[in-house]
Amino acid sequence: MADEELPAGWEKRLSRSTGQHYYLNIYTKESQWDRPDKPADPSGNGKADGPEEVQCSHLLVKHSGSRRPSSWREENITRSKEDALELVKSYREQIASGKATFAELASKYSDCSSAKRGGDLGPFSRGAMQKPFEEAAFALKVGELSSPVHTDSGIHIIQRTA
Ligand SMILES: O=C(N[C@H](Cc1nc2ccccc2[nH]1)C(=O)O)c1cc2ccccc2s1
Repeated sequence: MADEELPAGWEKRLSRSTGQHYYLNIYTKESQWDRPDKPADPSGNGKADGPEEVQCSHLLVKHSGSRRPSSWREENITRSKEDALELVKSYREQIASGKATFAELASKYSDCSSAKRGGDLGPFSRGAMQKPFEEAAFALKVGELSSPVHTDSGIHIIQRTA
């Protein structure tokens, strides 16, 4: 089915971080990965009340079960998930206590290429990131630090910056 045949009320968008297309309900700003097969429902499920877009920085610690257990820091990441969680908790404590800044630790220890930008991912809307990351990010207030968040990539600490 060609793009112009999308059911009414949907827009096709491109996710900058995954390079995959997703679909945006133009009424509620809710997004989904699957191509819609019926017109968009104008009544939302409350998600539309939050921000359309957030900006976050994150510090990612990968482990042996990560989707891609390799990074700019370490070609072959073999640490266990448990050890990754202990590291993430330690970094979170250093940031929360003011012993170090988020950018200092992310640029040194994050297993994401965004480490080069102090962990900054730039602005993103719903549908752009893995769901557990998205839900945690959109639940944060500006300046707030998340608890450890598990995705297929590894374990993250997220700070919302805008
Ligand atoms: O997916 C990325 N990097 C992956 C690790 C990763 N997985 C993530 C899952 C959710 C949010 C950020 C994530 N970063 C990698 O390097 O293996 C991204 C890197 C960057 C860099 C700048 C801006 C956005 C992104 S998204």
